[in-house]
Amino acid sequence: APAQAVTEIQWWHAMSGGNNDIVNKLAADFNASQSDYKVVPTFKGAYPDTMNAGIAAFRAGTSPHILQVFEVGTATMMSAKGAIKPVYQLMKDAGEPFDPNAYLPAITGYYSTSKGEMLSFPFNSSSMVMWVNLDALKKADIAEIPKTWPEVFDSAKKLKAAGYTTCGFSNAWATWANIEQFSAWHNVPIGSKANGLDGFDTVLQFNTPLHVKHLQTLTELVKDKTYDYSGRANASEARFGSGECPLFLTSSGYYATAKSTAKFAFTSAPMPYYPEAKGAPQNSIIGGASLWVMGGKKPDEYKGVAKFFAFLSDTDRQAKLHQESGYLPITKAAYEKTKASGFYEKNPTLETPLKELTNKEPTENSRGLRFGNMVQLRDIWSEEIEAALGGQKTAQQALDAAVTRGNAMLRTFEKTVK
Ligand SMILES: O=P(O)(O)OC[C@H](O)CO
Repeated sequence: APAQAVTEIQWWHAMSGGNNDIVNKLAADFNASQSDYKVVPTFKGAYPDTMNAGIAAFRAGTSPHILQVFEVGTATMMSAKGAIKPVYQLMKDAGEPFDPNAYLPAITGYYSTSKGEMLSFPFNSSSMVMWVNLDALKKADIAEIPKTWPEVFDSAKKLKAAGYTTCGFSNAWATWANIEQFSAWHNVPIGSKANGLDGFDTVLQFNTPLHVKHLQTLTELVKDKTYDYSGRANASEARFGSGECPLFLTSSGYYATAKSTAKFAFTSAPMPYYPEAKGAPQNSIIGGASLWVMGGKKPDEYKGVAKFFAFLSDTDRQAKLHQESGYLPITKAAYEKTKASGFYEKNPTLETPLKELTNKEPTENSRGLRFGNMVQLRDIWSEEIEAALGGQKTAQQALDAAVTRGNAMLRTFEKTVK
């Protein structure tokens, strides 16, 4: 009998560096594990580019089956009725085993409706950590990894004096670091209604004295490069791996690239905090991305997608993915298995984001966030941060403008979903 045709599943993603290799390997392993479906991964550029490409393709009727969308695109995808096939529905239709309780609640909460229906598949969740060049600390005679922001500023000055002249400390993801994670970690709101999780009629509030103080300090430290700016996304993460910036806040998922590029001893530490902020550190929130299934595909293709998601959820595969990439274990079983194996004693670097996420019981300020038009909001917020760092505005003026301009954008989004 003639061999049955293989059904292709297109997967558009935004993973570069070490994580690109991991994505290609996952697809290859799935393809080798069965002969009915072939997952074809395609790198579509950074997160915002991949998301835009997916939306444009949907409008043109040429969308992929699976689209990787960063966490800040969640509200936009959720409200794109018809463009997406909810994951809980997909798994049910395909008859694939699927238990939403198997996944870590801090992650699924992000991608589920208030009724607990999981809309997208949590693939690569991260949190933000501070990457630390241990050789550099030694060189600058710094005995302990700095824990608070004042300690970071102090260490960065010593590092600069020890030869790290162009960058004492830095961060990727300008707003993720200085607004989103900063707020959760200090238990102050980004916006009302639990940062939008409880309703799209949320109002931004991140121009508090603590936020202003932090940005104001950065505007002073940037002048002599004790702090140096590294852009809106993560293209400059390599500044840590190259040895240029010895203290660098970015995703835990930077691990896969760090371990293949850094020629020095390094580790990750929790994000710094201001000791005077009551209750800090609180808990961090997740970042990274999830896999959205696009609407309008054939039943057989959906069956293949569901099989691929079941494949991805396998405990051993999840544990390995976590241990190699630095992204979080998505399932409880994968986390337990990694812990029980003694992995974290040997690799404390990989447990930092999990410790941050579970540091305290989340509050209204630290459950997560869901703002419409968030991709555009981030651009506005980054623009204002850049204006402050460039000396065109005071920190207060910049954050006031970020809030006002952002609120206007939120009201526009509210109208489109009503
Ligand atoms: O580098 P990632 O994949 O952990 O993503 C970081 C941010 O959450 C992106 O919005």
